[in-house]
Amino acid sequence: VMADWGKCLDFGVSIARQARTVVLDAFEAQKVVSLKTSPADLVTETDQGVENLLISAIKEKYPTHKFIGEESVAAGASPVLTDSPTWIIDPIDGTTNFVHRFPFVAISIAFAVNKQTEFGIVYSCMEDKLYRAQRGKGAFCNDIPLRTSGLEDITKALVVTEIGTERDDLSLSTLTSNIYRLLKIPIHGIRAVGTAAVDMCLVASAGADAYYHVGMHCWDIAASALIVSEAGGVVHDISGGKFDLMSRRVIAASSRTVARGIAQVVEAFPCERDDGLPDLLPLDPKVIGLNLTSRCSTLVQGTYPKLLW
Ligand SMILES: O=P([O-])([O-])O[C@@H]1[C@@H](O)[C@H](O)[C@@H](O)[C@H](O)[C@@H]1O
Ligand SMILES: [Mg+2]
Ligand SMILES: [Mg+2]
Repeated sequence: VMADWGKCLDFGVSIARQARTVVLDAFEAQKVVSLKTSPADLVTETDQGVENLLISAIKEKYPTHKFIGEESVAAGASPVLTDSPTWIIDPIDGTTNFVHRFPFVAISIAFAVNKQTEFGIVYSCMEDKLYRAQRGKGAFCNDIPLRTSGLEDITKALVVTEIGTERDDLSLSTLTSNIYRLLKIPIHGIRAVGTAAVDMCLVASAGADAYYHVGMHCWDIAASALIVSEAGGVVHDISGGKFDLMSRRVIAASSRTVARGIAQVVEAFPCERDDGLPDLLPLDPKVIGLNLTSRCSTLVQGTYPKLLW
């Protein structure tokens, strides 16, 4: 019998609402900004404060539960996902937007058991849009059911992606050539909101038809990946194969056809997995005759052979 984590989800929604008031109060205030992995990877006291608020509230109610929090990991916690009930938290997704008062800032809370996401919550704070999904029970925005566009024709697609915080030549040349190749298909356009969680919720709500990215983290997308799939969308690895939450690569789309069209033109640059394992692409039954050792992104710089369907 599938456990019903509904009450846990309701608790998650209640603390997301509390956290949003903290974000709104801080949005206009002067901020103390620190740097993490690059001059573009920012963090503020509000990121840390919101994460502490969420984790301490959860610990009080569910003392045996585990956590993967963006700022806890930045402070040295290990982001290894076990079978234990685990909350995967991004306290402020879109910190650069928050610092600049660009009004797209989200709180992302996912909950996984046995490495399977049971529910996801994304609160787009300035828009006051609370997206949520429970596995097998649909996706909603402010309690209104969500469906993706279902678009099959990629030449009519509006695609969202992110610029990320990488500033090295390989990442930036891969990222910009991906945008070039997508636009040459052609597609209708490309947008970058500045928060992966909101990007993916736009796919779930048919405001965009696909999202792809290399370099984001599990906490950016754990919640919104479930929201997309519960809204009838598909979530794959950037190569077109099986999605792997810890791989830092994703395509979320209105249909498999659109996902396939994106996978055929975009390439990944090497980035360390969230769980620190060697970056072997997931063994996927659809992977036909590929030399897997040559696909270890941490060992091989550059592009991957395209998956054969
Ligand atoms: O750091 P943060 O604001 O929580 O998350 C952000 C992501 O949502 C965004 O997609 C990515 O481009 C940024 O590099 C950053 O990772
Ligand atoms: Mg984030
Ligand atoms: Mg964040």
